[in-house]
Amino acid sequence: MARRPFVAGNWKMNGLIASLTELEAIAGKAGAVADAIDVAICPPATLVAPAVAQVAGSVLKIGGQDCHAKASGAHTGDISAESLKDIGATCVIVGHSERRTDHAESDATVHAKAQAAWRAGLIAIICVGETEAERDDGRTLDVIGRQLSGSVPDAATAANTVVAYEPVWAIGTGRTPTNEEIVEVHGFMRKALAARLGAAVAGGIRLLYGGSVKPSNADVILKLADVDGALVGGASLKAGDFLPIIDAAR
Ligand SMILES: O=C(CO)COP(=O)(O)O
Repeated sequence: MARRPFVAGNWKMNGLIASLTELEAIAGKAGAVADAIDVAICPPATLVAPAVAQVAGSVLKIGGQDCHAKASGAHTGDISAESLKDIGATCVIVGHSERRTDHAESDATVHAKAQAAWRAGLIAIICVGETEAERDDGRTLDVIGRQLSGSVPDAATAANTVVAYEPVWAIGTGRTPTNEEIVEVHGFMRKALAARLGAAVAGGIRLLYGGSVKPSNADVILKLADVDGALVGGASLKAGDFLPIIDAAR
C-alpha cells in the first residue's frame, strides 16, 4: 500500500524567536513537495504559536513535542493537546525517549497522551526505541513490541497516528543502526501493528525512522522497506540540512 512520506523535525529544547526565520525555506519546500510528502516542525512550546503565524497559509505542519493526558486542570507547567490545537498545532510527539527518561513516562502514560492528541484533533507521533543495553542483550524486538502494545492505542489509524522508531543510542550520537537492522525493526513493527489493528490499518500507518538522520544518510535510510519518513532532531534546526532530507523522502 502506498503511504505518503512524513518528514518531521523535532527542535527539542532549541530555538528562539530568531530561529523562526528557518521556517521560511522549510515552508517553501513543504509547499513544493505537497503533492507527495507531509512535512512538520515541532518547535519548543514557546514557539508553537509564533511558528504557526510565521507559516500561515503554508502546508507545513507545526506540532508540539509533548502534551498532558488531561484536557485541563491543576497541572502546573504542563500543556494540553487542546491548548496546542487552539494555537494552530496539527500534530504532537508523544513518548519521545527523552520524555520517557527525563520524566519517567511509562507506556501507559504515552498511551493516554496519544488518546489526548486524538481527542483534541491532533495527529499523534508516537515514539518507541530500545537503549543500547537492550540492543546488546538481543532484546530489541521484545522492547519495541512491548512499547508498541503499551503505547499505541487500539483506535490508531493511518489518519491519526504516525509511529517513530528511534533507537535511544542513535539519538544525537551520529551512530545509526545498519540498514538491515532498521528494516528488521520496521518490518517487525508493521507486523505487530497488523496483528492488533488489522493489515489494512497497519498498512496505512506511517513508520518513521529517527536517530542521527542527516543529509548524508537520508537518501539510503528513506528508501528502506517500511521506512515512510524520518523524525529528525539536530538536522532539522537549519533549513540547509533539513531540506535535502525532505527531498530524500521522495
Ligand atoms: O530524537 C530525535 C528526533 O526526535 C533524533 O535526534 P537527532 O536527529 O538529533 O539524532
